[in-house]
Amino acid sequence: MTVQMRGQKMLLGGQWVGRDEVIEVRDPQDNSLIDTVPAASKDDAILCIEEAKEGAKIAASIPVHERIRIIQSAANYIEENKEKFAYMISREGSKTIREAEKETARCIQTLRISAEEARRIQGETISFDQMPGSENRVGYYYRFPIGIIAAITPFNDPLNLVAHKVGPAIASGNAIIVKPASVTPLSALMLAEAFEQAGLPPKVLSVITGHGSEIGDILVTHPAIRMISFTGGVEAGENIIRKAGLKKISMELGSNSPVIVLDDANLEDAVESSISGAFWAAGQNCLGVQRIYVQEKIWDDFRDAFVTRTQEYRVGDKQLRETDMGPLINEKEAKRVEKMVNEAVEKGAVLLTGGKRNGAFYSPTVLTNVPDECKLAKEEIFGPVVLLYPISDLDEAIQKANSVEYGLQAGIFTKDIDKAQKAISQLDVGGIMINDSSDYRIDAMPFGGVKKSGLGREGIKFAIQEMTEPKVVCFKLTNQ
Ligand SMILES: NC(=O)c1ccc[n+]([C@@H]2O[C@H](COP(=O)([O-])OP(=O)(O)OC[C@H]3O[C@@H](n4cnc5c(N)ncnc54)[C@H](O)[C@@H]3O)[C@@H](O)[C@H]2O)c1
Ligand SMILES: O=C[C@H](O)CS(=O)(=O)O
Repeated sequence: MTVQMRGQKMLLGGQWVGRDEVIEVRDPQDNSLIDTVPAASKDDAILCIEEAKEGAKIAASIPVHERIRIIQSAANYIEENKEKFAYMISREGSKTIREAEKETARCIQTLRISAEEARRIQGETISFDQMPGSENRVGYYYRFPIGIIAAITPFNDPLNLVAHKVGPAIASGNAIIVKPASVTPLSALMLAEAFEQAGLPPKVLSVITGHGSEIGDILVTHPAIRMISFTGGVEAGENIIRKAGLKKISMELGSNSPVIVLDDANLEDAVESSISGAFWAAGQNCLGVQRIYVQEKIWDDFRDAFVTRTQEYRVGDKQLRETDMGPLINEKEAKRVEKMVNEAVEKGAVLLTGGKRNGAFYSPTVLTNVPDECKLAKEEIFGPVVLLYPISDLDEAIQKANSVEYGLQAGIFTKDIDKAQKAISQLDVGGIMINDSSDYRIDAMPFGGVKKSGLGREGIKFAIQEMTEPKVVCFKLTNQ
């Protein structure tokens, strides 16, 4: 079965429907039109939720073995059509074709793990007789699905980050309504097609396309929505939380990730890992390396090697296999990054390489001497820009790494296990990678941050915990 390059229709209440008003999906590289998707109305969103009420009952009634089969079948479908899925990720988003192929492989992995975790949603027996007077009681708790989940997803990983919500939702017997980023909806629609081909009953999964805050507001505020699973920027996340009311919330937000390189580090590893972590997806990566703190003894060697490797990074046509980095998601975002860099240079930052924009393309850029008060230093850049800082020791590095309002993941390069342990205990983040950059993740691990980087954890098993609730069952035995 060959996948359609789904567009022009969205999946509402088990039906693929079009609308007269559409949103154009364009390739950020050349602004060419890829397809259009319906611009859902508020009434569409309300209808979708109404249909999802039935979908929730259907989802909960699907036996676990059938959930496993459906999810595995969807993964197989994506694997059989992986070239088309990778092409769409690359076409509608910023990723090169090689980056898109890796995201497609991760999506398949995310779904396969989801299928496995479907069989592990367990409860426990409870020893009620630990309480005097309850000697005649036995029981347990089990986990049940919460109902309808609204999943609002970002542009930068248009397939795998949708799978990180859809896979766990279906595995745990929930209905889910996905509202993908309006600039990259096509990969999400293709994922829905994979589940349709896999035999997922109608109304369990919907994908509604439209303008973010307009449709999002309906999903966020409707009382039938029992959980909001949001991945995106802090501003939108805070807006959602203000409006959501009494609902379960999962927030995977932004970051400004630090890497520490101590003088006993493997320099080549530290450079290569940080280069990849900095410029993957043109820096539009929540785990992207943004700040690198380098111990003074190796500062010159690291800085020179890092700048050299940055200058070797090939920027160009996303569809060419030799390309290392494509454009940002649009020219507006490239101009935003350019403005942040120029502000820092005006305040005394030293531009070591890069700093050039061509439409939506922004060259891989490295600066040092960036003043702490600059947006470049404090905020999430979400672009191909890295700040280098010399530090005297680990204490200084930890203090500076913790000095921003984000805390998703960090990396440290050192052979000293005591120093690694100190970083583990003192860095205020959701994950720390020893001898890797901040940009390391497997889809099974708990994923999320502290401070303004988010609330809760994804990573399939952890998402399933958020998407289910425990129910206690207690039997009072009367003939004891
Ligand atoms: N922590 C993570 O796992 C993770 C992963 C990827 C991206 N991100 C973050 O996402 C951001 C980049 O993605 P983006 O530009 O698509 O983010 P965004 O916040 O602009 O949009 C994310 C999603 O929210 C929708 N949205 C926007 N405003 C909304 C509102 N008021 N109500 C409801 N929905 C709304 C958008 O349409 C989109 O679908 C970065 O900050 C990045 O760090 C985080
Ligand atoms: O952009 C943030 C992503 O969640 C990181 S990853 O692509 O899942 O590793």
